[in-house]
Amino acid sequence: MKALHFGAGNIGRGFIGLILSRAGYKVTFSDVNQELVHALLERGEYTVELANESKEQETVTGVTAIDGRDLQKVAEAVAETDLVTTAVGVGVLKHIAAGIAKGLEYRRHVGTVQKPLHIIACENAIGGSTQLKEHVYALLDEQAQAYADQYVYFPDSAVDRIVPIQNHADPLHVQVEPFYEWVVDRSRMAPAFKPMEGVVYVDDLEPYIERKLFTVNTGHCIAAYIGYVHGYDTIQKAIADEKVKSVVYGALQETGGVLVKRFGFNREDHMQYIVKILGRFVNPYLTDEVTRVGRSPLRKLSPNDRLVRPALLAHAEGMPVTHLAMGIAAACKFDVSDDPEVVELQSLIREKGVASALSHYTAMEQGHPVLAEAVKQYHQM
Ligand SMILES: NC(=O)c1ccc[n+]([C@@H]2O[C@H](COP(=O)([O-])OP(=O)(O)OC[C@H]3O[C@@H](n4cnc5c(N)ncnc54)[C@H](O)[C@@H]3O)[C@@H](O)[C@H]2O)c1
Ligand SMILES: O=P(O)(O)OC[C@@H](O)[C@@H](O)[C@H](O)[C@H](O)CO
Repeated sequence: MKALHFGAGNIGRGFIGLILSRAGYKVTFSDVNQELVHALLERGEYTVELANESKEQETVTGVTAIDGRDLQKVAEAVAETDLVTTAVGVGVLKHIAAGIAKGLEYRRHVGTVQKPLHIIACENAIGGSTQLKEHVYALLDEQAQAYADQYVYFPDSAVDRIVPIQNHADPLHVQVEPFYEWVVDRSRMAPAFKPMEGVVYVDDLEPYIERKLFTVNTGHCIAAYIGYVHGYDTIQKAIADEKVKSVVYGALQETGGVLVKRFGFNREDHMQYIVKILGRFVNPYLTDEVTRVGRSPLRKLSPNDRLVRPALLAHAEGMPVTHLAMGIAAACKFDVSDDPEVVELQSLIREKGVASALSHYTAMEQGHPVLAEAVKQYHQM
């Protein structure tokens, strides 16, 4: 069995590639980073190390790579594979769509591959695979779309494993937290799909993706943004400060209220889930930089993402949003120079003011109470 995985980065090697390989897939990584591609091609294996006391290592073998810039090679790999996965960043999905679309054309014309293909985006977003499907379909003509309707499935998924920026001398070595969870929407898969060890299949992904995004990722980015405001460079140092931790905890109570109401979770169980997540953030064997966790603030401030969506849902229910508003405010203080989204956000704040910038990126009216609260918090920070 062959799997083509887009993105040989941290989560690609440290989580998805590992699970695919354990399940018996021969994994081909497609990446635009030539250092990674060459190293994978040359060695055909890499090491995953657990961030815990045991520092247990596992070698992922039998892997290879292709240059993600080579449309022809990507399309051929899509044509030959049994499964496609991605971990490139949700904003990059549009850039990999052309290779997938061309590969689907090849599959359509080669009679031997008239069989189902699953394409699973493993990104931190609601409906990642659905977004990828839209990008791919925009490049297919009517006949190709009809073929894809029959043979190609885009189940959404939720993935959870903290994999920080790696500082190892070996560019392929990847250190990961021990915990992982990969949940896939079974209702959007071929009826006769073969389940894979290490993946949880569910009929309704919404509670899983929202619980993950609005707990792990909401808490994480607020730790990064508030931590940055307090001068910390890692999540571990930030969370060790009670001032930061209390804002993160407060925000997770706010998102928790929404999640419990929306999905009928048991409140006690959800509180335990929050405690478990906070425990993962302080893992002393990991060093996770606030620049990584806070990266792409425009994406994180977008209406459907981890800050604004739960804040709007909470507000609509008459629930408090003070800590989420502090997170939104702190995102506007996050001024690290090498992130293009930070540069854009800071430039709009300088030009038009924080209220106008926030309104632009969050799609909230300037007079919206959540936005007004965030602006108030911004000026107090
Ligand atoms: N790191 C984590 O803790 C974690 C956990 C869960 C989910 N995620 C999600 O996984 C995705 C990847 O995150 P990451 O931390 O691994 O980032 P990363 O930057 O380490 O990896 C992304 C990889 O994609 C590659 N890439 C970029 N453009 C490409 C293209 N056109 N074709 C092929 N490859 C391309 C990059 O070169 C890079 O190697 C993101 O959506 C992230 O939100 C990350
Ligand atoms: O990858 P992002 O930029 O969406 O979010 C940064 C981190 O919060 C994220 O990568 C977490 O480490 C991960 O989602 C844990 O499962």
